[in-house]
Amino acid sequence: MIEVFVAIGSNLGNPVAQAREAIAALATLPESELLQTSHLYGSRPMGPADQPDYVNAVARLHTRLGPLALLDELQRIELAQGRVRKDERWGPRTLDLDLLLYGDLVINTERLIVPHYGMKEREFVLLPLAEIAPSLVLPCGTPLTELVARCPRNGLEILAGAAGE
Ligand SMILES: Nc1ncnc2c1ncn2[C@@H]1O[C@H](COP(=O)(O)OP(=O)(O)OP(=O)(O)O)[C@@H](O)[C@H]1O
Ligand SMILES: Nc1nc2c(c(=O)[nH]1)N=C(CO)CN2
Repeated sequence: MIEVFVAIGSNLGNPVAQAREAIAALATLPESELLQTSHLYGSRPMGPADQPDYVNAVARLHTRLGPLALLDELQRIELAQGRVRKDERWGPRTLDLDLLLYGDLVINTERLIVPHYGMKEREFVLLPLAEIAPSLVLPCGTPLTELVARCPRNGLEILAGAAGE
């Protein structure tokens, strides 16, 4: 089993419910086990400011799926939750699932870049990730704590538990 981390983001159509639905879907992935989920965080939009705030979280799984098979599954969940692909960069969406880390693998293909190219600068990824994996070291050798220490919070706040508690 490979340890993987998946980022969850939503800012349309009841984002808290979308995030929880996505977590429930991750728990049913084939050849995989959902191990842990961060709290749900409220975050200010990165990109165009004229869009609702986001709900973000990070999940930790074990999987036997290969990286592309896992990406297929993540995109299937996005579509099942009404994701419509638009041209606007960083525009609003019902659900975004990004593969942050796939064990220590480094992947640079047209369809998949791992570690996710934006994760080192995004407070809405780093803080939830640090909540569930505080001693994580990235494949490049950088400790997560170092990235968290230099990352502005931009108003990021814990909103709720992942399961509605
Ligand atoms: N690590 C990754 N996780 C998810 N998708 C990825 C990854 N690396 C590359 N991609 C590719 O990125 C494409 C576009 O993804 P998407 O539209 O969700 O981008 P975005 O969420 O708007 O922006 P960003 O990638 O900056 O978060 C996907 O079709 C997928 O093939
Ligand atoms: N706060 C926040 N902003 C975003 C997010 C996100 O998940 N959280 N996702 C985006 C598209 O990838 C664009 N902007």
